[in-house]
Amino acid sequence: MASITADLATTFLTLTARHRNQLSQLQATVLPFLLSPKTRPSQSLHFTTSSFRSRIIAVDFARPRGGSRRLTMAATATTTPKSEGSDVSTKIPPDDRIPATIITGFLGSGKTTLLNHILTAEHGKRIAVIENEYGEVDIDGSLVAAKTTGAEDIVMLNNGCLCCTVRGDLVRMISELVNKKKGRFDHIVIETTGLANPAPIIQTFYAEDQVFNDVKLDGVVTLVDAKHVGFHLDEVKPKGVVNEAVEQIAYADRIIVNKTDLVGEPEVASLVQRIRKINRMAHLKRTEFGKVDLDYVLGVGGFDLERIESVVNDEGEKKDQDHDHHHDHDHHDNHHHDSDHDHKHEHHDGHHSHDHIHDPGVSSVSIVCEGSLDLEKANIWLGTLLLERSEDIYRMKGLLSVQGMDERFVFQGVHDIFQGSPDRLWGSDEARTNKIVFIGKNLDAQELEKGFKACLL
Ligand SMILES: Nc1nc2c(ncn2[C@@H]2O[C@H](COP(=O)(O)OP(=O)(O)OP(=O)(O)O)[C@@H](O)[C@H]2O)c(=O)[nH]1
Repeated sequence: MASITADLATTFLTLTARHRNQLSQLQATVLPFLLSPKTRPSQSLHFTTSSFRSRIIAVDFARPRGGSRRLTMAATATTTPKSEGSDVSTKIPPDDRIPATIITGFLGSGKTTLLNHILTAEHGKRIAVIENEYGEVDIDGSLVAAKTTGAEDIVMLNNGCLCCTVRGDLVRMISELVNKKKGRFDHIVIETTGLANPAPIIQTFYAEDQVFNDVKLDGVVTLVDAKHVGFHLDEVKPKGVVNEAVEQIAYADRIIVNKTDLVGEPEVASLVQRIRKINRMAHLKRTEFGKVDLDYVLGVGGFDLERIESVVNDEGEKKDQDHDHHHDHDHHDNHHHDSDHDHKHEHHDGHHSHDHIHDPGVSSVSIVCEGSLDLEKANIWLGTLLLERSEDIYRMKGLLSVQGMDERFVFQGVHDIFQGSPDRLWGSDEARTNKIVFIGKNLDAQELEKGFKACLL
């Protein structure tokens, strides 16, 4: 357990290795990992715990082909611990891998409709499509637009559900696309079957080097059928069986409440409230026939560390409105702007937490708290959380103030995948406010907040 915690701690520690006062204790933990022959400097760094189930993959944010930032930083720390500049290391390098978007949503929610909309819209992007349908599918029939607009490539995964049986196929397909057609498309869109739980698909982008090196996950877009989703959300599954409708909402970066023409405003409003309880991070729009602006679904950077701030600042909602203001010109008001502010935050002296305490289902919890974290305590807290609760923590994003660290530390995670990096320097007058959002199962807001606060100095 101790050594596992040390592994986990490296996700933080390596990034703070430049800090002199912690340096001596860090080197012992960090350097053996970084400098071991197993380290692949040109790729992600994988820290593996003893069992496969709890595999922790700490992904270096550096461009996969651009050398390892982690390694550079640690190496620098050993030689010039006193003369660190914050120039190079505070900049998150550009990531020029091909972005991929996952479109998910229950059967009939409008995924293909959205895909057709994407393929026919003017956006100048060349899109490769991976379709995953269950059973026999008439691709020409369902993807009419693809024919007419000449989507760069359409490949079908039709021998099973993406989340359980064909992950290997997905990896092969993406690799093949990249190997054979690189330079001929700018974006990959993957339409999943209505029954797919998105988690294993998301994990594929991190766990498989073949994919990770060339393709980055841009976002998960979830279509919600305004008329029928309630029924699916209510469905009680046997123990251990996931409710896909809930899962699809929980993992989303963008939620599209579709088919609003089929229900009245009160139903939509209450559905939106329900969705918000599950996922406060995602932006949400209401629409008919999947008609959203393309930049709402493509190029969202849902897993990018440099975009974390916008999410943790307002958990998506303010941005929703901004987005509407700036981009909603070309389609008429057949969708209402999402102005729901159903979740009330309580602010007291820079602290806030949400009113619900312990939700056995899937819910969102956010922590906002001023102060600086003790590095070691924070490592142990986060490490232990990842180790013990990664199965329940679907997604998390955070921005932290760590004692002795001049930069803000940003991170994001999906189950046991954790990415973190310092980003820009804290401003001299800036309040050092930590912000974390968790989405997961069985989350206890009070316990999470207590654990977090115990790490504050
Ligand atoms: N009334 C209405 N019908 C819609 C809307 N969006 C899509 N549809 C229709 O709903 C049906 C299902 O849409 P699809 O786009 O095929 O849904 P899907 O999620 O791809 O379905 P599966 O592939 O079966 O999971 C089609 O007949 C669409 O034309 C909408 O906003 N309002």
